[in-house]
Amino acid sequence: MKTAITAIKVQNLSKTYVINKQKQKVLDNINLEILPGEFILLRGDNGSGKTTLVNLICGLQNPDEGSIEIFGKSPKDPQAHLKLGTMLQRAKPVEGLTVKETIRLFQSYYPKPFELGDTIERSRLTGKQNDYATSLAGGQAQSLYFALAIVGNPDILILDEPTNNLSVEARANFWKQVREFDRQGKTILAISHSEQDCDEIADLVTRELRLSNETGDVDIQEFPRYQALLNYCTELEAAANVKSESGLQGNAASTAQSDPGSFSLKAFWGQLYVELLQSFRKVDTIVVGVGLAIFAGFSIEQNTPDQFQSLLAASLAALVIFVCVSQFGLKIASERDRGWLKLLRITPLSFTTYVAAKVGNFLVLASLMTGLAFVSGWIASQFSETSSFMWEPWMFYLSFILVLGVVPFAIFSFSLGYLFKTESVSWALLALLAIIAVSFGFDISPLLPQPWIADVVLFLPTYHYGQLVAWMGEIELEGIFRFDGYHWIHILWLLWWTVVAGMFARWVYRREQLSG
Ligand SMILES: Nc1ncnc2c1ncn2[C@@H]1O[C@H](COP(=O)(O)OP(=O)(O)OP(=O)(O)O)[C@@H](O)[C@H]1O
Repeated sequence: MKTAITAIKVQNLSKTYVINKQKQKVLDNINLEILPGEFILLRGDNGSGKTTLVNLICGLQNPDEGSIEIFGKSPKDPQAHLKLGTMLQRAKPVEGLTVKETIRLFQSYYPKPFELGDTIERSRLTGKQNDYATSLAGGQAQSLYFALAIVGNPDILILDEPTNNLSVEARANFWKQVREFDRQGKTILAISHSEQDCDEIADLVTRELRLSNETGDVDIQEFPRYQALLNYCTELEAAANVKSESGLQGNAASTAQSDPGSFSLKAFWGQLYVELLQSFRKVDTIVVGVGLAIFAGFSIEQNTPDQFQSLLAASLAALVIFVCVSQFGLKIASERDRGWLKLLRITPLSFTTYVAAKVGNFLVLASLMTGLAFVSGWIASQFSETSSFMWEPWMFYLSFILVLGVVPFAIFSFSLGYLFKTESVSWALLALLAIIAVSFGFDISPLLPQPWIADVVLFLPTYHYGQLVAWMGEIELEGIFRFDGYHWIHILWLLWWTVVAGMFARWVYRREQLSG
């Protein structure tokens, strides 16, 4: 007996890896139809391909052959992500956020999430909600991952070795919560090596899948609950057919959900809020960014107004690029290393919303730094008899250029974080510091084997950004750096860079999805 109603449909699925320079078929022609409300226990020896199957179902990897559908949608379709809640094996929580803030962030990704209190209670994190997520003990961290998996009220719960690190009591509690989900008719796919777990959930399991290490094949064992569920689904399907034939089918438009693949304002605010929280909780950002901005402002006392204007504009431009890029690139690289980005990709958070929130964070930081520099310049002038600081229009224009001109760097550093590991991004940032210095007039031609290499700088966005700053800030650094008069070329060049950086970031983001 077969039914067309399926939660997860896997057809002729194969996946091959190159392991030790040899091709190895981890999954070979797997066929499987999981009914809504099923409880599947996925077992197999280490390396038999269980996590690979989960990654494929979540759309984190692409199959070599075959297809997967989540309620009729491809796992890459954002609509499918609304249905999935997943606990991954190797994902660590993000730094600088408490348990409550982390759960709130995930709430913002979904249209109808569970209440915060409800989620905390279900995942047994009461009393821990104000602790930093990274400070949780192993078992509590597992509870947080469980909270993140369920907060979107998903129809399908995927649990990859969820009871690792849990005490006997915590393990029993965990399965109690899962039991509650099972009662609500959710589809559950759980991986476990533990005999204790298998005993605990024996009465829930509808089918046990055992992946073979040698053949990449799957052995399926059915339990009585499966037959009952299959009968129920078949009856449901027959009733639905009668309904549609008699024209009683509901209006499809009324049940259609908004497309989570597009920009979501709710997710944008949620993401922007935590980005800002994380930035302000990073001591190095506060010390370097705020400290240097204030220092630049206070330099008015030692300079004439013209010198002050030039120095302030040049130092702020370099500072804004460096602090923002380091914040961005290093943060993404670290989130990627922790497996956090993988967890995000299973949610309905779209690329556009994610990047927009990151750029928003960037703009707020840059605005604060420029604002602080001017305010501290004004404060310094109040205590000085010689200084003649006055609020003038160039300050507004300069701030505008400083803040908006930095957007292509924000998007570019997003890609850096995706391409390199944390240590490599640090090296890339040092290189960036050198490029900024050269773009702002530091003469390196005596060090170069060919003098024309110095001209490459004319093609770099840092040079054009510097020129726009020189234009607005009226920079006149004697024989070093001054505006060349071609403001349109610099504006167009930066716009072009923004488009290129955006396309590059999108490619890097997608490439990461494919490599899993
Ligand atoms: N991205 C990858 N590139 C190359 N080989 C991989 C990759 N991911 C997994 N493998 C290999 O594929 C095989 C299956 O891995 P997978 O993690 O799916 O197994 P598993 O059944 O979940 O194992 P465990 O029980 O230890 O978690 C292993 O030999 C693993 O080393």
